[in-house]
Amino acid sequence: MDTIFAQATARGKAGVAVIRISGPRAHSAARALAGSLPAPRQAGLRRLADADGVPLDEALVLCFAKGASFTGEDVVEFQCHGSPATVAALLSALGRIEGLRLAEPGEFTRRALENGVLDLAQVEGLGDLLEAETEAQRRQALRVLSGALGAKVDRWRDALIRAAALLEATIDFADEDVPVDVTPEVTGLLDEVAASLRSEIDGVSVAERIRDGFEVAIVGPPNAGKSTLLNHLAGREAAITSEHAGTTRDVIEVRMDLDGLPVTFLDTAGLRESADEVETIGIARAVARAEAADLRVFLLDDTGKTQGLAPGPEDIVLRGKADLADGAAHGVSGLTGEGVADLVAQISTTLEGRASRTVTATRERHAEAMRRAGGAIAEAQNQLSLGMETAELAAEDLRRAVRALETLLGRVDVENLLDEIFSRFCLGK
Ligand SMILES: Nc1nc2c(c(=O)[nH]1)N(C=O)[C@@H](CNc1ccc(C(=O)N[C@@H](CCC(=O)O)C(=O)O)cc1)CN2
Ligand SMILES: Nc1nc2c(ncn2[C@@H]2O[C@H](COP(=O)(O)OP(=O)(O)OP(=O)(O)O)[C@@H](O)[C@H]2O)c(=O)[nH]1
Ligand SMILES: [Mg+2]
Repeated sequence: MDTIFAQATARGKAGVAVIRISGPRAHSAARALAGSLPAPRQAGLRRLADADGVPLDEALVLCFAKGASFTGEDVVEFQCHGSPATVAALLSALGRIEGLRLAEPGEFTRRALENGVLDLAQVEGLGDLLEAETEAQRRQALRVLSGALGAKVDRWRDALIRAAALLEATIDFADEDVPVDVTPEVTGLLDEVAASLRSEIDGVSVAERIRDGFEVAIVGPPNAGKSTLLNHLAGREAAITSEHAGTTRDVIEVRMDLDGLPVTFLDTAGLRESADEVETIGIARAVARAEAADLRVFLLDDTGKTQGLAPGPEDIVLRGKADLADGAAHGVSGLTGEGVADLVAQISTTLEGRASRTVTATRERHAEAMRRAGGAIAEAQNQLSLGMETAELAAEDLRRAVRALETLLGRVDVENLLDEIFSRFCLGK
């Protein structure tokens, strides 16, 4: 295995930069620059110099031993001065050491996966955590990185394997008197796993929203003040506004952090019957995007008409240009800011309600694997409803369900794992 190195912290101006080395030669390479190494996991201040004795930096050195590091390999970190020249000099000195090369993107994490320090879901969580911009994204990614999905998969797998073992025991005892009827316990285990899978699958779409952002469309008749409201929310002139009805044609998107939730506001063309070909295309786009959005804010003029697009139960319907209205109507003004805080609070409460459930599965890949597992469990349940003659087929379905769940974590050698766990149950002979 190669020994790799790279700058682990952001490039650019920084007080301190971290350079990581991982692989069998990490410690010897670090010794070549630092002279001696501190004990594992203890920081030590060292004068770093290249092979010719030219000073490179005065840095903190941190060593990790194989089996107790982020990658699972021998690791050394230099916490050096953050200037580009210092980092460049250190990287160049490392590059001249025999057997060392610059790491490829993601290579430290890939080694963590290969060495079993992280499972595949944790790697996905780490990727999300490194990209998290809002509080909800950060919390969700950290939960996945902590191995929450792996823990769930372990529980599901144990239940399925216990159910399969009970069925196997029945098969082995087929010619004799079966001591107990295992059907109620097996059915109980399978129902529980199936329900838990369904609940996780339901949560995936919310988790995806938290990762990719909720879409909130601002819709309504022309000239209602939609673009002015968007600009107020964005704090900049994101969309053109004018007194001419039909100003906005394309959908304008502005991404925001709304009380920790990632939200993309969509400003859309005013809805009306139009003879203008380009405006009609814009209106069709407005309708399509508004229908696909997670939430719609209807901004109405004094006619109060929603112009063909019907608000859903959670959608927000408001009078625009509230500063001109008589004050009785529930309204908002992008010009004066009146009612904007209430609107933002209402949007974030609505989305918060959807985002509040604690999910552990966060991607379509996870949903797909769980659906396959759920399908296999349903087939097993179906076999069992036909009686114990088909117990062997049901047990095979359950093994298929376990294999589907294992793909969540990227475990490959599933057969061996099953053998190991089956032998622990010691049922039957
Ligand atoms: N300086 C530094 N800070 C960092 C990292 C790093 O690599 N270096 N991390 C990098 O992402 C994160 C911390 N993550 C880490 C995860 C696991 C291990 C580790 O040594 N794991 C071993 C031993 C576990 C233990 O001692 O409890 C293991 O899992 O076997 C280290 C850092 C954030 N901060
Ligand atoms: N008094 C008042 N005028 C507003 C308000 N919001 C917008 N306006 C004005 O109303 C006109 C239309 O505003 P826009 O924001 O462009 O309206 P729109 O809903 O985006 O219109 P379309 O893009 O044509 O659908 C502009 O002249 C704005 O300055 C408001 O809250 N109060
Ligand atoms: Mg507009």
